[in-house]
Amino acid sequence: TACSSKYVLSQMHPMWQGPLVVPGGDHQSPIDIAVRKTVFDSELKPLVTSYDPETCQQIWNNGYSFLVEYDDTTNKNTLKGGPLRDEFRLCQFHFHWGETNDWGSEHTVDRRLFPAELHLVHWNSDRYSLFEEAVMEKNGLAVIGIFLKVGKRHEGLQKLVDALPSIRHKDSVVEFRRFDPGCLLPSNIDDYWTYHGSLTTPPLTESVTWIVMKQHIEVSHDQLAVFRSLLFTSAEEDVQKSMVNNFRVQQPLQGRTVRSSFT
Ligand SMILES: NS(=O)(=O)c1c(F)c(F)c(S(=O)(=O)CCO)c(N[C@H]2CCc3ccccc32)c1F
Ligand SMILES: [Zn+2]
Repeated sequence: TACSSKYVLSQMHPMWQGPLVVPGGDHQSPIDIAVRKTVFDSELKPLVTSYDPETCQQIWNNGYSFLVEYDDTTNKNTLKGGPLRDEFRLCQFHFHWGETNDWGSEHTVDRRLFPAELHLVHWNSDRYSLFEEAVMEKNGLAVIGIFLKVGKRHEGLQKLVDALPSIRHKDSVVEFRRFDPGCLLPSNIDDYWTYHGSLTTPPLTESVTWIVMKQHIEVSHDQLAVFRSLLFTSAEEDVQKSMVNNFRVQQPLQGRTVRSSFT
């Protein structure tokens, strides 16, 4: 699919903290969301998502995270509304997590870390014809961020957790069908924070409208433990490294304002 990011992976840093500050980049992600400094914007509309499970294609370990990729050659998985003027198309979703439940998210809320964070990556299909084009443009991407907390088992996530042992090593891919990403959204998607920032992995381009949900989703301790059974390394490498702590450190806000859709 257009959004399979093989070519991008070659730029990936094994340690993944990536460059701390991108040359000329002062609107980087992730950030800490200081709730008291957010500004309520009554113009922000509710988010409108429409996802088609039939367009789910594969799940793979790209040596940084595991991602579920969707066919984004047609307008079947759309995101609009919220802070967005255009219609965006889902290309993939992936997660970030820690080695323990004490940390793992990329964004923080009043410096509070969550054990993991889900990102649904969309590109502006009104203005561009390929993900690769949109990645380089200021209004090219929209990523929904959802915090994960450890609690009750997430029934919808289990189908994905059951597929992880088959992609333990870097560059392993398996077919993954009929997964509805909508089942991973929290019940309330009207309350969110939004700001302009960047990808948190190479190419770190400042092309992302971030939409971070206020409401988290819950997954069980055992489900999250399976994430940690993945490996950064490929089957051929003699030293296997657990895929954990695959998050970027918070970046300076640099005068940006984080808007909230709720008071
Ligand atoms: N936190 S994040 O939302 O910024 C983010 C990631 F954290 C992440 F890991 C990936 S990736 O595809 O697994 C690795 C590519 O760099 C992407 N993938 C994007 C970035 C570049 C690219 C190119 C083609 C398809 C998808 C992506 C990503 F947008
Ligand atoms: Zn991410």
